[in-house]
Amino acid sequence: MKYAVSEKIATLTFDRPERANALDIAGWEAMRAAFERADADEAVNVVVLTGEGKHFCAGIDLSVLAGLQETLTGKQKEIEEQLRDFIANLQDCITAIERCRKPVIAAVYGGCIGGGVDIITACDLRYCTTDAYFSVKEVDLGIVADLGTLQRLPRIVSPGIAAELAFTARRVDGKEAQRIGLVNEALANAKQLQFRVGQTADAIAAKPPRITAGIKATLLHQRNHTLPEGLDYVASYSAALMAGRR
Ligand SMILES: C/C=C/C(=O)SCCNC(=O)CCNC(=O)[C@H](O)C(C)(C)COP(=O)(O)OP(=O)(O)OC[C@H]1O[C@@H](n2cnc3c(N)ncnc32)[C@H](O)[C@@H]1OP(=O)(O)O
Repeated sequence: MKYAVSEKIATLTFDRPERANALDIAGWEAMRAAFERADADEAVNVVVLTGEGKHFCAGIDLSVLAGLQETLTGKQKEIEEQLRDFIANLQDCITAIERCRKPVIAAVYGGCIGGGVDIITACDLRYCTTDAYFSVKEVDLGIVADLGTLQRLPRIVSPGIAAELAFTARRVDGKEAQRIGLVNEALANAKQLQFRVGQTADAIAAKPPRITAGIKATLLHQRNHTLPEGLDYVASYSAALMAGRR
């Protein structure tokens, strides 16, 4: 994964275009490390996530799934535990995007498939080209999507649409992605996508990072809490900010 910083914007780029940016284990862990680095990097106020080549991300490297059986040892219960650890580790690589206190913008072109959708649903903002396409592909591989799409997608698009996409693996193009709210905007081509994402990143990068971190934390907090709990959380957060403790 490439990491570059300019004008307070970190650009994280999947760099395996010859495999459509499919992620092997090293790729997943490199993504987590890159978000941890951006979180700690004082020169960074906002992160853009994108990819090299034709596709944004073709999900998990299929050779990882094919080779998984060989890495498992022991009785059924032990195998189950190893599989659970394997899944939890990949989930954590994605949750690193939410742990990163800087707002994260996904810039999607070409295919965004399976694990690629898990990844973009953990980002704060999403933009794409009109010819981009998205597929919650796991059902076709005989697996329940288990890296976060089933939890995060229904909070971005409607629960009914999320269910349809997960049950059918149907491809959604950029225009539809905009219509259903999966992305903020679908742009006509890569150049316009880059321009629009740059504009948004610049606008966010110019804001005080303590405040954008507070907005991100509060938005993420409200997902799992009631309205009164959310108000309570933001009152404490805001008070700490105003008192100079954060
Ligand atoms: C827990 C998570 C689960 C998941 O993530 S489930 C989803 C898993 N991913 C997939 O099922 C996607 C499989 N790939 C495809 O459907 C297609 O590819 C694309 C639509 C992404 C791109 O199609 P095109 O533009 O025609 O390119 P190309 O020639 O098929 O791919 C370029 C090279 O990339 C390799 N590749 C693509 N996806 C993966 C992958 N997921 N794992 C490993 N390799 C992949 C291909 O094989 C090929 O390589 P070569 O030129 O040597 O044949």
